[in-house]
Amino acid sequence: MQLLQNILQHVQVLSTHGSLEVPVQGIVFDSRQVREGSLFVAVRGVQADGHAFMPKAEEAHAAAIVCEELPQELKPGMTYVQVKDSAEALGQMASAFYGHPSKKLQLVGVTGTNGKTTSVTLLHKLFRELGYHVGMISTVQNQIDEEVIPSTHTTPDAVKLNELLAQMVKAGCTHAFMEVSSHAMVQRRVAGITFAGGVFTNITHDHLDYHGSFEEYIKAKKSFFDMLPKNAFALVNADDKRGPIMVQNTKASAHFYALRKMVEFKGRLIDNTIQGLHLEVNGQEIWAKLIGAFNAYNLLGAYGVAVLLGEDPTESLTVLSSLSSAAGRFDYVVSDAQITGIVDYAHTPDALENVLQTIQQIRNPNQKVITLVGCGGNRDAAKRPVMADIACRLSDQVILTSDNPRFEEPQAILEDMQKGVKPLDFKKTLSVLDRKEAIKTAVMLAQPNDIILVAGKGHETYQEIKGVKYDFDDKQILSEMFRQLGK
Ligand SMILES: CC(=O)N[C@H]1[C@@H](OP(=O)(O)OP(=O)(O)OC[C@H]2O[C@@H](n3ccc(=O)[nH]c3=O)[C@H](O)[C@@H]2O)O[C@H](CO)[C@@H](O)[C@@H]1O[C@H](C)C(=O)N[C@@H](C)C(=O)N[C@H](CCC(=O)O)C(=O)O
Ligand SMILES: Nc1ncnc2c1ncn2[C@@H]1O[C@H](COP(=O)(O)OP(=O)(O)OP(=O)(O)O)[C@@H](O)[C@H]1O
Ligand SMILES: N[C@H](CCC[C@H](N)C(=O)O)C(=O)O
Ligand SMILES: [Mg+2]
Repeated sequence: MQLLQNILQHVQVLSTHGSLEVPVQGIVFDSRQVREGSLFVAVRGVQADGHAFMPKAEEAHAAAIVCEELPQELKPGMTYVQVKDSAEALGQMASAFYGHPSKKLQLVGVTGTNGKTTSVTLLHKLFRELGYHVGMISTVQNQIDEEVIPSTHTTPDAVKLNELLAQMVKAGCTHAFMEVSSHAMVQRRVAGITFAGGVFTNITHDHLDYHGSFEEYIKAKKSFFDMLPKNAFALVNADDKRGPIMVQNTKASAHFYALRKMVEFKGRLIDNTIQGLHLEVNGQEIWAKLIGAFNAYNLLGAYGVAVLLGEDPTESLTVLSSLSSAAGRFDYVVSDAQITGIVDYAHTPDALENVLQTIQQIRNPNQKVITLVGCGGNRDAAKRPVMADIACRLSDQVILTSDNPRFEEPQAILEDMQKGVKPLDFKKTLSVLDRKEAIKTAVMLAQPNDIILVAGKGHETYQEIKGVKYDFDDKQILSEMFRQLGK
């Protein structure tokens, strides 16, 4: 419990009506969750405008309402606070309500199109090995040391985020590593959060449906570095064309990592095999367990963070070299017939291209590559034909299928993908709408020693169709098909 006036400290308030000394039991931004004593914040969303639900919050006996526009009639006895930006205010108030937990941790945020989950997972494992109590907030799961807290978003909403950070502080964590998505930046989910550092992995095609254009998507990522404080670090992949833009206006100190440029954290890829990566990092050679050239970037970024947080470079590198990746990232099973099945969360053109390039680099010339891929519904439709084309270009056989159709027609998504298949590739491409049938088909087509890539869903254990999440686990189904078909 906190008094309203105490949590308004950093909020840009335009007007107040009623007492600010009301006790607040909790902060909510969904009228359906208002309980007696809740503070209801009216936020404008994509589907709806929270302001329309202020009467519901009044009926449910909210303690007070924070909004950008006051209702026409103010309810007697109720407190209203008019603010400039409700989403920003929500973040500031959530931080104050939970005692500013981000200030009590060394909190590092990772942003970029691909590599966020892998990076925070590596950092969490590294700092655990170095002996700290560590928190993690990621797409796959949130963690406090080894305790797993299920995750619903890549970056949780402001209230959930501060609640999680407060739990970490309470558990004695000194460090926390979190993913910062572009949606979170636009929706101000991290407003009021104090970061010790920020990392930029890369930016390529994704989420154009939400941001409208690539320029707007870049701006959303850059806004994270614009909000970092002066004493924080901004660690940027200098090989990405947009790396320098990210730190153009930051107050934080800029640092760079790269494989192709001479920078502070400099890596060199010596070899890339199914056993892992042979790398040189700032003059030291390591054999890392992670597979795929793109993981050289994730390792370098994690190394840079460790050094910038004051850890010993050699010890950090040694630990990093022993770490495995996050669930569903180049996760592979080898069947009895020596067919290699790879499950990977590649759901963007760049990720798919990188994973397939890696497979091309590590395979023997006699191993055929069969790629199974689908695209999510109610997400960027422009990437669909591009991903189908990449799959065809880098595979011997392609099976186009469904991912999470959400509220779209699976057949329509498939047809968007088919538009990317060039006439010369028609004969190597099959379309099997049912994802389980598609996996079965891939296994039936595979000969001993072949490679099957099942892309797009990685760690996900469900398939989301019309608002219902049905059990679905690519890796489990793949193993089941190997057994069922005697492969
Ligand atoms: C597009 C998007 O990001 N939507 C997020 C957004 O919902 P919204 O803007 O649609 O909300 P809305 O339905 O318009 O409602 C507006 C306001 O009215 C309120 N409301 C609504 C109904 C009601 O009866 N009463 C009420 O008070 C809502 O609580 C909300 O505050 O705010 C919600 C609360 O924080 C999020 O749960 C929701 O995430 C949806 C479920 C989602 O799928 N988001 C994805 C795209 C996302 O955020 N992904 C990124 C990762 C991307 C990546 O890394 O590749 C992530 O960080 O997870
Ligand atoms: N540094 C990287 N550069 C390019 N591709 C990568 C990189 N790291 C991972 N990938 C590819 O992208 C996929 C997603 O990786 P990861 O889950 O780490 O990214 P993410 O940024 O967390 O994604 P999301 O935005 O969906 O949460 C991986 O399965 C792999 O195919
Ligand atoms: N964080 C990503 C996940 C995409 C995963 C893919 N399986 C899909 O459903 O499109 C998003 O929300 O766009
Ligand atoms: Mg992620």
